[in-house]
Amino acid sequence: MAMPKSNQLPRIEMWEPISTAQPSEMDRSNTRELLKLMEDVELYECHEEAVKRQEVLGRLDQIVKAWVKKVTEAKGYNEEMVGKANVVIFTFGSYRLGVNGPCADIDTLCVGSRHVTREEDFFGELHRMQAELPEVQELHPVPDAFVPVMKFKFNGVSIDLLYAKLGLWTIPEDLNISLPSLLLDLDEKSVLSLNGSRVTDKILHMVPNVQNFQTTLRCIRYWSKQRGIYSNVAGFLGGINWAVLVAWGSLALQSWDPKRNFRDKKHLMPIITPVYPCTNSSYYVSLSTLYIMQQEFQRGNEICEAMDTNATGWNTLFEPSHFFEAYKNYLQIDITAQNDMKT
Ligand SMILES: Nc1ncnc2c1ncn2[C@@H]1O[C@H](COP(=O)(O)OP(=O)(O)OP(=O)(O)O)[C@@H](O)[C@H]1O
Ligand SMILES: [Mg+2]
Repeated sequence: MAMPKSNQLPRIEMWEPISTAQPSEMDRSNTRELLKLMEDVELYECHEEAVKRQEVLGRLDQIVKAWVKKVTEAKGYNEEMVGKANVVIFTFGSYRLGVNGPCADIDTLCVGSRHVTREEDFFGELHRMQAELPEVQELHPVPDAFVPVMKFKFNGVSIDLLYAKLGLWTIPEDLNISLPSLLLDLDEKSVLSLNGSRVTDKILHMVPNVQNFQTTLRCIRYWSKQRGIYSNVAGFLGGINWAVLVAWGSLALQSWDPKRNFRDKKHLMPIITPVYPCTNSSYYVSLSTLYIMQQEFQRGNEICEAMDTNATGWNTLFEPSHFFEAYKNYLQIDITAQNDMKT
């Protein structure tokens, strides 16, 4: 496969907006058509599904709160401590960003106090409690993952549950996980587990218009799935990468440092997460997946530019890629299931 030389592609400096002009009537009409198409292809979950997810989260919250009381009591703490023992559930990922489709998983984080451990209590007692619940199916603990996770379905809704153990003795219900001081003296896995929620909150906090951000991200996610370039594990870009790129791209380069770190220098398409510790979220991108994505960006750009001058419709942009279809058939897998996999 012939690779383009880097100087063959036009470079755009992203520190300033490309344009601050108001939308034209043509832009407004294109936006209306795009929103209609996004509804037609069912990118939005219906009201019943949204309510069901909220109920599942409410039930999960009750379960983990019962769990923390149980383990606190079992460890011999006094009544007052058992009474105060608490954990809080946060959501992150596409659900928290408000861009999840009808069948997407819910990424959740359970934050607990210093006496509640990941190994014994989370992957031990909570796992046992979950295994006995009739609402819980397909329970898979993955304690050895880079970010340890308990995967399960709760009344049919896929949940990824992480655990972070803070240095606090009690966890307030209104805990602010964005505070940098919370990271003091935490174990590495807790820092990694907190990172997803902190990143998601930061993105939502920093985008100037959340609704426009959500619509754009939903559209980009649909386009990249249709064109076969949505997958972190396959070396393309996944949910977090597209979210950072749509939000503001190349800000926040503090921690990732190609000058000081040899490994950082080798990254081909660094997309840096916005909270400390900043990491490159797209380390799987290879020369060949980068090339395929550059072709897709160019194709998308040409179609969007043509829409200003002739009747090319959104359907052309979202046409499924032949490469993607062939790839799917070859592997004989449901690619949407693969997209849900964690890195
Ligand atoms: N490579 C990564 N680097 C940093 N954070 C990551 C990475 N992969 C996942 N995360 C964190 O985990 C969250 C959930 O990841 P996930 O792959 O489920 O993406 P998502 O945005 O929820 O999209 P999807 O709808 O496909 O599940 C991300 O929003 C991000 O905060
Ligand atoms: Mg997710």
